[in-house]
Amino acid sequence: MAHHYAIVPAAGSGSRFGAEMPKQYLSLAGCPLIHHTLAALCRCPAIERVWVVLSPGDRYWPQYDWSALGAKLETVYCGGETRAQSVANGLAAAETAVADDDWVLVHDAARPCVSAAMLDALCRELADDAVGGLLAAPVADTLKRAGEGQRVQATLSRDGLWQAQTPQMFRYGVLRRSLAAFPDVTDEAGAIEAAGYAPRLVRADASNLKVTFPADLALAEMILKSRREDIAP
Ligand SMILES: Nc1ccn([C@@H]2O[C@H](COP(=O)(O)OP(=O)(O)OP(=O)(O)O)[C@@H](O)[C@H]2O)c(=O)n1
Ligand SMILES: C[C@](O)(CO)[C@H](O)COP(=O)(O)O
Repeated sequence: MAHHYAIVPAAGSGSRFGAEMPKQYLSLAGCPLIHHTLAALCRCPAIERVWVVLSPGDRYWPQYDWSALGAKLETVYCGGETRAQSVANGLAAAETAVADDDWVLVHDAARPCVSAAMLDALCRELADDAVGGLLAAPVADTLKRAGEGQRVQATLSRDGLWQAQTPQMFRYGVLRRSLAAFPDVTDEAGAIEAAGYAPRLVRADASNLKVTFPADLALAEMILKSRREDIAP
């Protein structure tokens, strides 16, 4: 029976958010944003261990008590210059515990609102999949390409377009080899695609947002409070 493990890239600086600290440590519904993210993964019965990948110079992590998250959590200070490098380094840190055919769920620290139902759907729908896949949501708005002076240059068809989210779930060995071969990707699925595979899109929704800009934090708080069970202990 294949096991499930999680890797959480959490070594970013949050430059687009523009806060005085990395956005993963900003207060959200009474505790650091990343606490909610890690709590959702640690609460998932299918996930056996969670590696959080921090920047080697992260001075914020030691300031908090993470004990409520339990024994599944492993902390590694091996974040890289890019998200892909952080993920690759996290996979390397987990190599003695994870077998080639085990499933790895890579989830952004900046997505605190992932629900138990979404995690269950991802693991269930991909359980027997030959490739793996990712949570995603169909594009709902009309898309415009900006030109000079932030003027509309073109309207793009949204037919068949989905917004990629995380977790992205692939077999450990294939994922490590694909990221090593194709490191210049913005998500794990991109490396898997470059290796010639077609990941499956598992439908989620906009509530699994990535906190990127300041306005996203209030949205995340509203989402968590509307669900109650996802508010970390
Ligand atoms: N070198 C990096 C860059 C990003 N991340 C992580 O990847 C996730 C998604 O990236 P993003 O939302 O872009 O976070 P930041 O890189 O921090 O934001 P920005 O691009 O605005 O600087 C975040 O949880 C972030 O911590 C990482 O582990 N290592
Ligand atoms: C992985 C991801 O969240 C899928 O949408 C996205 O690619 C992360 O991008 P970022 O620029 O690192 O936030």
